[in-house]
Amino acid sequence: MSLKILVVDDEKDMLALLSRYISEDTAYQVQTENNPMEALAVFKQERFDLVIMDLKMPKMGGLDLLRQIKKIRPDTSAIIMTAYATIETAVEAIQEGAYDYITKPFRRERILLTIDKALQWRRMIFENMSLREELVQKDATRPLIGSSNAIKSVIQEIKQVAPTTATVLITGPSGTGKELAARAIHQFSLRKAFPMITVNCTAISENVIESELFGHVKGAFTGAWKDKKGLVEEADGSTLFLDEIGDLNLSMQTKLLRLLQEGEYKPVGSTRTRHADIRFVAATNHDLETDIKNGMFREDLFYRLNVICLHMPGLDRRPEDIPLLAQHFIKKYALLYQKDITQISESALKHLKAYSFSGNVRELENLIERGVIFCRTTALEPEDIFPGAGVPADIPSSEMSRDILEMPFREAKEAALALFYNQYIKNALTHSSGNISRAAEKAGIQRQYLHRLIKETGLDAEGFKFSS
Ligand SMILES: Nc1ncnc2c1ncn2[C@@H]1O[C@H](COP(=O)(O)OP(=O)(O)OP(=O)(O)O)[C@@H](O)[C@H]1O
Repeated sequence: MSLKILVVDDEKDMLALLSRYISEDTAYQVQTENNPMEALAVFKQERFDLVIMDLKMPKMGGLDLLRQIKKIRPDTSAIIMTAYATIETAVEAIQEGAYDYITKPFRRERILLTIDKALQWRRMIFENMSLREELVQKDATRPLIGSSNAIKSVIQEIKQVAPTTATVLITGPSGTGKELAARAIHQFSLRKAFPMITVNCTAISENVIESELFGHVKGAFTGAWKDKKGLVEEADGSTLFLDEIGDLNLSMQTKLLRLLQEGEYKPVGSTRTRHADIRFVAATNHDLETDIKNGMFREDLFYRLNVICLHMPGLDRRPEDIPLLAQHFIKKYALLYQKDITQISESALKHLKAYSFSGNVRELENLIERGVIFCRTTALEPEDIFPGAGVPADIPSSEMSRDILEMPFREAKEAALALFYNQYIKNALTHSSGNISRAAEKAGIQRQYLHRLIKETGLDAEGFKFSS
């Protein structure tokens, strides 16, 4: 089936010209529209692979049209045409999701080349998306990687406890695989036919967590215009994974205790008690016993959760797992980024083993992903893994690495951003001694946003506690 292109411009001559170029020189199907509103209506009805649009049009400008199109089908490729070659326009168009922009007047070969590239990009996005889905699926069922005695005994314990209905509390520093362990417990359990429901207790704000968990009835509060099912109801018959349980406030802890003890809960605004048959798995990187002493965590809830405790050790306790994990992530990201990388050099491994991973396996995974993006050969070298600032990569570089500057634009942007996040956050946490609220205030961003960034970067704020 040939690919379809929609061209939108208020100048009819331009439409005729582009239509002629495309139909004479390519096998793509082309359709034209001189009214952006009508173009949008057509786009809603039909699937197009690429939309080429003029920037300045009456009724609706090209950037607005682009935004609407990306909202409807984000994987559509787009090219903006403009008579004004300003860098701001180009940046804005690219930020809104356009593949490229082209200035009028353009040569026939130039526009045809841009069209080909935009369509190739779309195909690549498509392939990457299905690859990503495949990888996510595999991640969900894949056992924990590692050959150390520590990880072997965790796997053994998981296999033993999984088929029971016992509540499991998974402890350990950030990025050690607690969520992966929870998935494995569910996967080896008798409930695996149903999806495991995950609640991230940090990510949900305090005022919505109750209704997220227990649901609400119509009229319970302003905006509750119909009944809403909570995650507890969705987890009925399956496993409920309470991630970062140490972040739950005391009043929610009390409600959760009731659910754990009696299997009972009440949706917000309801007087009727409901029942749910749930297997609970919880995880935390807090020291809950200290939290109990400080009055931050209910002791009775702790004992309810801690029927079976699985501890995920930090990477510093099992450095012998680093080579196997590194190899595993190389395979994963080489496949994702379609690169022919199969190995890691002895020297790179030596540096990794000597590196202090405050973010544990997640940080190792991020470093390898970055390495795969940078690598130009078939084996990862230390400079690929720690680009920009030499090895190890803790010293901020004042100049952007040559490697980045020589990459294709999109890869370079991704690599530079990853480097920026990592170094900015490390610096902020070092100065705040690991205090996230203070670091966020100084950076002028919300605490929750910084928390998310820290997690995505694979760092662990705890590791910065005594750093300054
Ligand atoms: N043993 C392992 N084998 C393979 N991948 C792992 C392993 N441990 C962790 N990972 C990977 O590291 C990343 C972090 O793991 P996960 O989210 O399970 O950690 P966590 O302990 O729950 O972190 P946090 O406390 O920050 O929520 C994930 O991408 C996961 O797939």
